[in-house]
Formats: sequence, C-alpha cells, structure tokens
Amino acid sequence: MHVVVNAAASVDGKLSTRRREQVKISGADDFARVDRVRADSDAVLVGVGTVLADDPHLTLDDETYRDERRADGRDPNPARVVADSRARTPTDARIVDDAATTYVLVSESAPEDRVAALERAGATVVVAGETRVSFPEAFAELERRGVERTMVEGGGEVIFSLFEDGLVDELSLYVGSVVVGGRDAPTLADGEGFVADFPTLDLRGVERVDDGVLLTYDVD
Ligand SMILES: NC(=O)c1ccc[n+]([C@@H]2O[C@H](COP(=O)([O-])OP(=O)(O)OC[C@H]3O[C@@H](n4cnc5c(N)ncnc54)[C@H](O)[C@@H]3O)[C@@H](O)[C@H]2O)c1
Ligand SMILES: Nc1nc(=O)c(N)c(NC[C@H](O)[C@H](O)[C@H](O)COP(=O)(O)O)[nH]1
Repeated sequence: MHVVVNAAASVDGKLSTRRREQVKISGADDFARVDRVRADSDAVLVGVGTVLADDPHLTLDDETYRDERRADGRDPNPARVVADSRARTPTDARIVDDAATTYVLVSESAPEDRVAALERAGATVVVAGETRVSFPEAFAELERRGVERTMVEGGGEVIFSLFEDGLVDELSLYVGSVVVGGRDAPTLADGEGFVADFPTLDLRGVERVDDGVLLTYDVD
C-alpha cells in the first residue's frame, strides 16, 4: 500500500483548536490541490476523531476528476475509510452516505450492535486488531479489495500511528500563516510521541500556496 499523508497546520503545528473544532487553514488553491491528490487515490482515510469533529464527506469537489476516473473505469469517487476501533462512527455521518464506498476499520472489541448498524447503513466493516485497529492488517485487507494508493487526511492520532508502524511513504504539509496555540490542541503527530528512532523525512519541495507554504516530503 502506498500511503500519502496530507494535513494543514498552523505555524505552531496545530491541526485544530484545543476544543478540537475545525480551523480553515488552507486557502482555495490548497483545497484545490487536496482535491487533485484525492482524485489520484483509491481511498481517503481519516480517524473517527476527525469524523466526530468535522463530519467530512471526503468526495471529490471537481466534477472533471470524477469524469476522468469514470473514463478510466474507476469508481467516480475514491473509497472512504474510517479508522474506528470501537465503531463509534454515527450512522448518519456524511462519510457513510452512498456517494462512495465506505470502509469502517474496527477492532475485535467493537460492539456487535454498532458494527451491525454501520453495515445496515451501507458501510463495509473490516475487522483488524484486538482492541485498536491494526493498520498493517487492515491495509492488507484493503489491498485485497483493490486499494493500492491511500491518502490520509488526519487527524493527529491516526497520523502518529501510521508513522509508528512505518507505513507512511509521502507527507504533504500545508503550513498556513496563522497561530492557533494551545498545549492540548491536536498536532500533526500526537499519540504517545517518539523518544528515539524518530522518523526522518527527505524534503522534496517547498512552494508558496495561497498565503502559506506547502512542504512535501518522502519518508525514509
Ligand atoms: N488541519 C487538518 O489537516 C486536519 C485534518 C484532519 C483532522 N483535523 C482535526 O484533527 C482533530 C481530530 O484528530 P484526532 O487526533 O482527535 O483524531 P483522529 O482523526 O486521528 O482519530 C483518532 C481515533 O482513531 C481511532 N483509531 C483507530 N485505530 C487507531 C490507531 N491504530 N491509532 C490511532 N487511532 C486509531 C481511535 O478511535 C482514535 O480515537 C479534529 O479537531 C480535526 O478538526 C485537522
Ligand atoms: N487540507 C485541509 N485544510 C484545512 O484547512 C483543514 N481544516 C483540513 N481539515 C481536514 C478535514 O477532515 C476536513 O474536514 C476535510 O478536508 C473536509 O472534507 P470535505 O470537504 O467534507 O470532503 N484539511
């Protein structure tokens, strides 16, 4: 599985506020770039924290990208994937609607009634890991279902885990010209944090976009 992480952070590295309320960090050009990266992916993944905070739809905004994909014999929108160990995704979340295939990755500890409710709402549930989603296992299953390229749109807990598992191939970080602050505000990589063996990156590009900077990296 090729994994591309994309996020937008404030200059102080925050993805949202201490209240976990969404902040519009990207401008129009960056959101247009995000749409292109989505269009080039088989799936777009977020954590359930992002679903509960932002209720994202994760489909393509630009109809021409859907037309391109149809012409290539692909689904018009990439699949949507939620990492959701305990199946907390609300059945009326926008990510569960019928605009695209939705996979909910859960652990063996997910309550059966929640799993059944998500399946009834049209989601495909993939069980991987005992108490927390195991990304290596879940990605192997997604690959069996034809997902070879996944874009990850956050949040900080999921991004940290993917770095911890050594699964990230590329990172695009848009740094917006704003200060959010807050010691408890989500950052690009939260989780437990590393104390040694920090993942290192190769800086591939630096580009001014809107009034911020787009940094692109390959992960070693
Ligand atoms: N600026 C951006 O680019 C951007 C992008 C996405 C989210 N956000 C913000 O980030 C916040 C949400 O991020 P978050 O860090 O709270 O949540 P998250 O989206 O990273 O989801 C975390 C949840 O995912 C589930 N999960 C399942 N398996 C996991 C695993 N192996 N490792 C880690 N988590 C696993 C757990 O239930 C966990 O609570 C919101 O405030 C949102 O607005 C910002
Ligand atoms: N690239 C980016 N720039 C931002 O400034 C910001 N706040 C997000 N946040 C990611 C988050 O999950 C968003 O909610 C989805 O990018 C919305 O996706 P939809 O339009 O609903 O498909 N992402």
